Amino acid sequence: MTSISTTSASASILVVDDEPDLRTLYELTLLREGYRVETAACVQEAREQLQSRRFDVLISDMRLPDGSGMELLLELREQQRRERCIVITAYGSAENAVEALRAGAFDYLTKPVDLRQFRQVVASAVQGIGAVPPPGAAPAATNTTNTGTVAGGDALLALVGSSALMQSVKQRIAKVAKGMAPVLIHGESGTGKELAAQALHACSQRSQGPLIAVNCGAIPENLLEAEFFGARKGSYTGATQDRPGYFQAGQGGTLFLDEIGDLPLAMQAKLLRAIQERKVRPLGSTQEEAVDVRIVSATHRDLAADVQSGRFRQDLYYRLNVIEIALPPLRERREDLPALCRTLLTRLARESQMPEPELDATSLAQIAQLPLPGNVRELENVLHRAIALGDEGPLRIPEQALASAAAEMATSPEKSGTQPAANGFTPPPPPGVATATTPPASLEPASDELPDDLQSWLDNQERAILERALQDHGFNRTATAAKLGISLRQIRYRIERLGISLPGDGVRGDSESPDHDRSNP
Ligand SMILES: Nc1ncnc2c1ncn2[C@@H]1O[C@H](COP(=O)(O)OP(=O)(O)OP(=O)(O)O)[C@@H](O)[C@H]1O
Repeated sequence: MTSISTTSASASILVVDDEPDLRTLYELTLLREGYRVETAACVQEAREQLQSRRFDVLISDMRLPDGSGMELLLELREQQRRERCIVITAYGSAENAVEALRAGAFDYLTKPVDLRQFRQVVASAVQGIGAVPPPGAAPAATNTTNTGTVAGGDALLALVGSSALMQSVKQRIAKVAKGMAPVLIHGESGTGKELAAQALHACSQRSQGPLIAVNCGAIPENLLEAEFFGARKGSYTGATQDRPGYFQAGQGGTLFLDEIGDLPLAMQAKLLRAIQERKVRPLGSTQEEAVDVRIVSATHRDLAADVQSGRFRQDLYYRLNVIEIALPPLRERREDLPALCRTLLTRLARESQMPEPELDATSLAQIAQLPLPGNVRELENVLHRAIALGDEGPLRIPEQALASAAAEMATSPEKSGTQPAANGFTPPPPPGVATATTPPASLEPASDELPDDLQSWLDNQERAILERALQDHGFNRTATAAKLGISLRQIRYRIERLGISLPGDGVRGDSESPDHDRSNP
């Protein structure tokens, strides 16, 4: 930590603004923080300074008499210079701010500039300069003392897969990790969106700060505001003491908003305001608090379509989607299956304290037959069941799972994703596997007789439907709920009410992540 503050204090900064008063104000503020500061009044002067020497940070007003701060930003990017750029935009010009972030600005400030925020943003820009691994870099094999680098490399390695698609995802993560631009991670359920968010945080200069993960779909609507922004004692029934919200808990770190598409419209408006103003007002408080968090969000939904249909605010979408990272489904990267299986098996065996079964050619061939629409999470569940239920010897996939896979392939081969992969990993169809399944007994057409007990008859129907849907979706509750058109909360409630047990219950705990605040100790 000492080395970071030494670097920060001696960082060199070029300030570009045509208003002498503002220029002096910024300069004095920065000098007081211990930085080395140069100033310029226009684009031309800034260019001259940049030609003669290198800086750590460039702070530039967007509108200058002979051009724009954007020009300087683009020139620095073109020349692949190291300066991190902070642009200052006019109040309300969201387009400029988003455009600058997309062009590679580290962060932006809005006029009138709040000096506390100014100091915070600059501190964040100079922090860890040179500490972030370059795109695609392997984890540090040297005994570096920079924990940020090692953690970042490790986090990228945790995202298993060396297919071209995954390599480009990892390169993008390493590239965009630095900076404050909001990132929207998009991908089907179980593709590793949360792991990607963890890697983004670990590779960023905020890695020493907290990573707060929030499942937006799992928080009761009436608690959203208090959970996000905090609450003062007595502000609602049950608030017996002041409570910080996610924004406060994430100070100096990253706020990961999972399932952002599930946020109700009213809360979307409040979130937008918090992001724009970088201030939040806890419930029951008259004071706003400045917050310094980087926003990373994720969704399996088509948010652009939700914007079209009015389910999601366009302005918030625009703010969150400054940088997009798309996680490919497993069916588009089947060549990653062997490596994924090895990593997952090692972890699952360790967690359930069982011997790690060998993965031989037959095991891999069996796994390759599974369509895995629930992606890596489903693969994890399949392997977990196979470990829990298997005998000694190499890993074998239970017959039932193979039969369902064959049935699925028979009905929708185009969706199964079991076409041969580039490395020829996909095996021939399984011998002796039925090509159609019989529906569970409880789903057989009902007889004409009226039930004696309507409630238990309905419960049985509901249980059978849920069990079948869960099975079809690799026991992924999020995907099952989406298929059945109910919310995650509802499916949890129903599973509990009907006493449906999921694979892993009572063996090792649920392989799905808890609902929210996953990184909060
Ligand atoms: N590339 C990967 N390498 C290793 N494990 C992975 C990978 N992708 C996903 N996993 C594992 O699969 C499980 C699901 O991943 P994760 O929770 O990140 O997915 P998700 O896309 O956020 O899912 P959901 O949309 O359902 O929340 C986790 O246990 C995670 O560790």
